[in-house]
Amino acid sequence: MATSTNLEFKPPSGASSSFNIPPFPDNVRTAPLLTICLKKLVENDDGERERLFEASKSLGFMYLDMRGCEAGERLLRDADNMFWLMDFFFDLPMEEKAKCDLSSQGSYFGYKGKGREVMDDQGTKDYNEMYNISKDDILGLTTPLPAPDIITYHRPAVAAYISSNYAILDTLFTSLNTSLRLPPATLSSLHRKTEPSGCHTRFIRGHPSASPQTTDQRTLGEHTDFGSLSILFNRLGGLQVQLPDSDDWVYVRPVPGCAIVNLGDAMVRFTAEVLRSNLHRVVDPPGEQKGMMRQSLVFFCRPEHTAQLRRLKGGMVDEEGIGGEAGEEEVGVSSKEWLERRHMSKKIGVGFHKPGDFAKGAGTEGSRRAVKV
Ligand SMILES: O=C(O)CCC(=O)C(=O)O
Ligand SMILES: [Fe+2]
Repeated sequence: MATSTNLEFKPPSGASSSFNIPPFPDNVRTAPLLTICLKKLVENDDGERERLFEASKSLGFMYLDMRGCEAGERLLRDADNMFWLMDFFFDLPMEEKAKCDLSSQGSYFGYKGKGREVMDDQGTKDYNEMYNISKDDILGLTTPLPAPDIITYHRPAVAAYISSNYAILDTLFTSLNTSLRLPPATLSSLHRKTEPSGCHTRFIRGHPSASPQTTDQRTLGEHTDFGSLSILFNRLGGLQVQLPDSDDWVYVRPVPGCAIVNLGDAMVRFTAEVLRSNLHRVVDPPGEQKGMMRQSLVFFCRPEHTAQLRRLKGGMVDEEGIGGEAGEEEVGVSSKEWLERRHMSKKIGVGFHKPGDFAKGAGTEGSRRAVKV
C-alpha cells in the first residue's frame, strides 16, 4: 500500500494473489489479441500507433504491455495495491459492504451484491460482487460517498492508481487522435481528469456459477462497455470476447505485465462506428482454475458528463463522410444520459422489473461497420 496503516484489519483472503494460481489451460480457444507496446507509443513510434489503430478498428480489444516503460511500471505497481485493497474490501462482513450499496438511490457507484443484476432479458442473475469507486469522489470533485474505513483510509492509493491510468489514457488518446487525423487534443479534451464524468475504478469478485451441472457458466452477461477506454487487469481466465462476424466466444488469456484494454461505446459513436466496442462476457475460469474465486480490476474511462456522443467534427471520419455527409451535425446524447440509461436496465428492482426492461439498456453491440473499414 502507498500509505502505512495503524488500523487493525484481519489478513485478507488472498483471492487476488498471483501466487498459487493454476495455469491458464493450453487447450481452450483464445482470442488473437494484438499486443501493443506502451513504451513504443510513448516514444511516438509510427508503426505502434498504426497497430493500436488496427486493434481499435478490428476487435476493439488488445493487450497493452506495460513493461519497460515508467508510466506502465507505475500502473502495474498501483494496480497491485488495488488488488490488495480489493481483497480487504470483499472480505468485509456483508453488513459493512451493504452500507455502501447505493443502488436503491439509483447510484452507479458503491457496492453491488451478487445476483443483484440480470445478465439477460430472462432475468438470469449475475454471480459478481462489485464495488465501483467514483473518480470524482476520490479526486474531491463531489462530496464523498459512504465507504468502509479501509477504503477511506486508502483514498491516496486509489488516487495514485487513477492518476497512473490517466497517464496511459493520455498516450492512447493522443495516438488515436493522430490516426483519426482529428484536430490536436480532441480526444483528450473530452476526457479531462478534472471535469465531472462517470469514470470509475471497479473491483469485481466473481463467484463460481451455480453448480457443475449447469450448462450456463456465465458469471457476467455479455455486454459492450459504456464509455471510451477500459483498462483491465485479470489474474484468472474467464473473460471471453465474441469474434467479429461470428457467434463464437473465445477466452482472453491473462498475460502478466499486460493490461487488457478495450474500447467502449463512446468511441464507436465518436467515429461513426469506425472504431469497435466488442461484445464480451465472463464465464467460470477454465481448466484447473475452475471453481476459484475470480477477482479483476478495471478503470473505466468515460467522456465528461456533458460530452455529446456523436460523430466528432473534423478528421478522417467526418471529412470522408463516414456515417453521414461531411460536416453534417448528428443529434447526440450526453455521456451522462447514455451511462444512466445503460446501467439502470440491469439492476433488479431499480431498472429491471420484467422482461423487456433489459433491452432498454442496449449499447452499440449491433454496430459492425468497424470490421469492414
Ligand atoms: O472481469 C473481467 O474480466 C471483465 C469485466 C467487465 O467486462 C466489466 O466489468 O465490464
Ligand atoms: Fe466490460
